[in-house]
Amino acid sequence: MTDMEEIKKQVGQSDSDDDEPENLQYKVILLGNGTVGKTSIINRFCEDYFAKTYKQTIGVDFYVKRLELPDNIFTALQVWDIGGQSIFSKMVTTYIYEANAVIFAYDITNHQSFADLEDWHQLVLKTFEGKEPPLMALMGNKIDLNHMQAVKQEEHEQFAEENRLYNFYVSAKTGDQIEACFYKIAADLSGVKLSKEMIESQQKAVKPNIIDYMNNEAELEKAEEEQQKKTKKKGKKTCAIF
Ligand SMILES: Nc1nc2c(ncn2[C@@H]2O[C@H](COP(=O)(O)OP(=O)(O)OP(=O)(O)O)[C@@H](O)[C@H]2O)c(=O)[nH]1
Repeated sequence: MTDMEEIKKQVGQSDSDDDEPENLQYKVILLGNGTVGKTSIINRFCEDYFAKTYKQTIGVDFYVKRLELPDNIFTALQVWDIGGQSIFSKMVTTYIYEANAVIFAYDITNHQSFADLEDWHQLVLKTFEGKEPPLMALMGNKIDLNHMQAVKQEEHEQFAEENRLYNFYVSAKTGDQIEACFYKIAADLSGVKLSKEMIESQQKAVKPNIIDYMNNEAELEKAEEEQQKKTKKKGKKTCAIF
């Protein structure tokens, strides 16, 4: 079995899946340096969970989240959490291969993590050389720490514009904008046009969190602890929520 066949088996996807009802299934990968928050972004999106303690991702982890888009369109995002150290591994191009969307994540408080996205971006372009490139997005994480922001908004926007990337700011800690970003990516991949109201409702759903956090950190931490107690799926590699 080749590396790619082995990975497809692990995520429950095979080449003969095309006729299955879940044919709107897309592979979305997160790339970026270690500690920028890739695992945290995915945990927040898939399980509404945030861990303060850092556990390095070795190699790759897989998650699945199902989303309902307008017009009764259901889509499954297969989200690949690729460890930051993978840039030094031969396997990294195998992980990138066949991605439908790539999210380049950095930590807004760490300028090096932003500068190194140039290398991650080049790696993706090289992997897709001569092929249709995937949808690509830039994601600045940890906006709850915006008082420590080390990357200017102009730099962020310029990088996104030059490389034709969607650009997002998120916080895995508060959940701000996480759902809205993945929803936008899923809609684009599925060819679904989102109305202004749909986009706004996604954003409104998370905004109060960040306001509470900025004004009352203790309260947010209490709410998070309660949420984490409720989350029984800690450590689980996949989730499926409709
Ligand atoms: N304040 C804050 N901390 C965050 C946020 N996202 C992640 N962190 C913290 O940053 C650290 C690293 O997060 P991870 O999600 O493990 O980072 P990663 O990019 O997956 O790291 P690798 O596995 O090494 O590739 C953890 O201690 C998280 O709690 C955020 O939005 N805000």
